[in-house]
Amino acid sequence: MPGPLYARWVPPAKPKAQEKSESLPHPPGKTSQPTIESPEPLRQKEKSKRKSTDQPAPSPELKEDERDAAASGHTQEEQESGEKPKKLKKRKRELDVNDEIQVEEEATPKKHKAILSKFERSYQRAEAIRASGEQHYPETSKEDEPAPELHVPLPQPAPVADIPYQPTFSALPSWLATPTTIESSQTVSFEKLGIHPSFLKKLEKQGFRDALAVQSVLLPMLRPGYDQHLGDICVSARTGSGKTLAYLLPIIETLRDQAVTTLSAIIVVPTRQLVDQALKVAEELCEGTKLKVGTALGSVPFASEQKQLVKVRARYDPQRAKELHDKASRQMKSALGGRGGIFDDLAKVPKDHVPQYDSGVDILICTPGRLVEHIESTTGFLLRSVRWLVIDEADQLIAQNFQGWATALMDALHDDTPEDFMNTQERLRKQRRNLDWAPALPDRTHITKVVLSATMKKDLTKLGTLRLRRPRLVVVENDKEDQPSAPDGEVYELPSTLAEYAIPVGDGSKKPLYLLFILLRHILNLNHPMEEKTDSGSANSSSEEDSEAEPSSKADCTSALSSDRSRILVFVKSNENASRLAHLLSVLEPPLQPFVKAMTPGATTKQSQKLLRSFAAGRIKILIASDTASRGLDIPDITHVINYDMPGSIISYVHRVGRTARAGKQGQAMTLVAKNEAGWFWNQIAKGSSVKRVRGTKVVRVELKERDVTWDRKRTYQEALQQLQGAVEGNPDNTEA
Ligand SMILES: Nc1ncnc2c1ncn2[C@@H]1O[C@H](COP(=O)(O)OP(=O)(O)OP(=O)(O)O)[C@@H](O)[C@H]1O
Repeated sequence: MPGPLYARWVPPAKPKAQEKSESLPHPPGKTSQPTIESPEPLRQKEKSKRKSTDQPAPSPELKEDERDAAASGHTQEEQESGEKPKKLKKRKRELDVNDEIQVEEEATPKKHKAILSKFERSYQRAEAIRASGEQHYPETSKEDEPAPELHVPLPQPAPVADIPYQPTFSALPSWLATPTTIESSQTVSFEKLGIHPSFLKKLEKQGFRDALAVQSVLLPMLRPGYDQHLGDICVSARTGSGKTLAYLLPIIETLRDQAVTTLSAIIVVPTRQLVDQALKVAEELCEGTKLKVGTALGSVPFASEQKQLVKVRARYDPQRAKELHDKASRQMKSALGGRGGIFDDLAKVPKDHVPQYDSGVDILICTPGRLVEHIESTTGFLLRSVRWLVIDEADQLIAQNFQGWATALMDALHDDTPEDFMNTQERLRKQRRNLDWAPALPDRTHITKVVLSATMKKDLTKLGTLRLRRPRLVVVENDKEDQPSAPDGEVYELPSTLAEYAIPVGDGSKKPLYLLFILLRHILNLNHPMEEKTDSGSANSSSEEDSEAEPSSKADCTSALSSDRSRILVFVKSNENASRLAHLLSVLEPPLQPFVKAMTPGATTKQSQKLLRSFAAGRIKILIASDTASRGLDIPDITHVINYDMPGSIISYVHRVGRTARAGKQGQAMTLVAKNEAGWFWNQIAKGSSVKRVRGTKVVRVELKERDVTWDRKRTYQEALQQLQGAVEGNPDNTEA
C-alpha cells in the first residue's frame, strides 16, 4: 500500500503538568483549542504537495533491487520472473527528476524563510503560554476566522422600571368605560325597596323576600321616584342572577292601575321557550290586576296572534270617514290599492265611522322575527304608547339581527305613526309642529330601553343599532379584585356556587360510554346489572340465568331512578345528535329509557312545554338538548350540566353551565374533553382570562380509566351503534340487530 499523500503532523505528547490547562473552557465561539503546527511537518507538507502527482518515494531501508522495483512500480517477483523492465531509460529519467527535487528542497528554507520563522515564533509562544497555564486566545488572521469577542462586563445603568401603558383617552364612551358596579352578594329586602304590598305578597308566595343584587339595583332605576334613571339601561349580570324579575317587577308594578289596555311594554327574547318562561313570571305578577300579557312567537297561527294583539272598533268621525273613503276610491281607480289594511276595515264599519285600533295587550313578550312580522303586516299594531322596551339575551339578539329586526323595531318605535292611523293628538302635533307653541303639546311617550345579558359585549357598533339615549351600564360581579384582564376586555362571570369538572375521553370515539359511566356511577349512583352479577361471582352465568336476573335489576334501576333528585341537562352540538344520543343511551341501558328525552325543534309549543314541565317535575331525569336550550332556560333544581359535545365558544360555555347553580343553588358542570379539544378547553375555558370564577375555584380534571368505562359494554356498544345506524337509514334489519 502506498503511504498517504498528505502527512499530518501529530503534536508531541504533552507533559502531565500541562494537562490542567487543556481542561480550561474554550474561548467563546470555539469548539477546540487552535492547533499550532511545527515547522517540520510544514516542510513535509510542501514536499508531499509537490509529489502528490508522483509515485511514493521508495523507503531508504529497502534493498537496492527492491527500491528499483518500487521506483519503477513493479514488484520484485515481476522482475525475477524475467520480465525485464522495458522502460529502463524512463526510470532513469525519473530518478534524475527526484534528485532535482531534492536539490530544490534544500533551497526551500531560504525561499520560505519568512513564513517558517513566523510559525516557529508562534509555536514557541504557544508552548510558553501552555507551560504558564494561562488561557490564551491566539491571534488569527482575518482569512482564518473572526477574532473572538472578549466579554468584559461593562458597567450598566439600572434598568428602567416597566410602567404599564395607561392611555389618557378611552376608546369607549364614558358610560361603557365606567359602569355602575354592584357586588353579586348584595341583597336588599323588597320591603325596603318600597315595593307595593300586593306585590310583596306575591313574591313571598314564591319564597322571595330579598331582592337579589341585580334586582336591588334595577328596581329603583326603573320605578318612578328619586333614583329613577331617565335614560336607557344596559345590564350585565351572570346567569341565574334574577334578571327576569328585575325588569318585569318594576314594569308591572308601575302599570298595575292602568285602566285602558295600552301596549306599554315590549319584551324581546331569542326563543319561544324563553317567551313561555317570561310569560309565566309576568302572569304570576299580574295576578289580581287588569293587565293583559300577550305573546308573539312563530309557533302560533299569525291570524290568531293578530286578533289577540289588535282590537278593531268603530269610531264615529264623519269628516275623517269621508277623507278615508275618498282616498280609498282614488287608490281603487289607480289600481294601487292592495288588499287588507285600513280600507278593508273601513268597509266593515258603519257609515260615518272609521276603524279604531286598540291594543289587545299591555305587555307583549315576543321573539324578534315575529315582532317584525306584526310591525309590517298587522293593521293597527302601533307602538306609539310603548314606554319600555326590554331586550333580554341582548348580545345574541343584536349579533344575529335577522330580518334586520332591530332597525325595523327602532323605526317603528321612534318614527311618527303612519298618517292613516294617527289619533287626534298625533294629528294635532303634526299640524302644529312649526308653530311657536308646539312645545306646549304633550310629547311622544319616552321609551326606556333595558338591554340585558349574562355575556354583554361592549361592542358599540352593535349597541348603536338600539339607538340608546343617555345609557348607563350596570354590572353585577363577584369580587372586583378578582377581575382577570381579558385581551378584548370582555369577562364573563360564572356562578359562585358552580363546581366544574373536565373528563378526558381519549379520541372521543367512546364518548357515549363515558357519558353512561358518569351518569350511572357518578350522578345516579346506579350499578350496572352486569357488575352486580360479577360481584356475586356469576359473571359467566348462562343466558337463562341472565334473563332471570335482569328483570329484578331493571326494576331496581327504575325505582332508584324514580326516587333520584337529580336533573341532568346534556348539551350536544345539534338537534340530530340530541335524538341519536337519547336513542343510544336507551339501547345501552334500557332502564334509562323512560327517563331520557331529547329536545327537538320539530316539537310544537305544547309538546316542548310538556317536556320541560316533566323535566322540572323530575319525571324526566336526563334531558338532551342543543345550544338552543343554553340561553335563559330556567328550570329549578337542574343539578348537573354535561357538555357532551364541546361548546363552540366561551360565551356558549358560560350560558350552558349557567343552567345549573342558579339563584344561589349548588350545581355541577362536567365537560367531556377529547384529545383534540383539550388545548382549547384548558387554555380558553379553564385557564383563560375571559372566564371569571370565584377566587380559589378552578376546573377539576377527573381521569376515568377506559377499561372501567368500557369493560363489559364493547359488544353492546357496537350493537347499539349498528341499531342506531339502521334507525337513521330506515333499515329494519339493522334496527332489530
Ligand atoms: N329575589 C329572589 N330570590 C330568590 N330567587 C329568585 C329571586 N328572583 C329570582 N329568583 C330565581 O332565580 C332564578 C333565575 O332567575 P332568572 O331566570 O331571572 O335568571 P337570569 O338572570 O335571567 O338568568 P339567565 O341569564 O340564565 O337567563 C329563577 O328560578 C328565579 O325564580
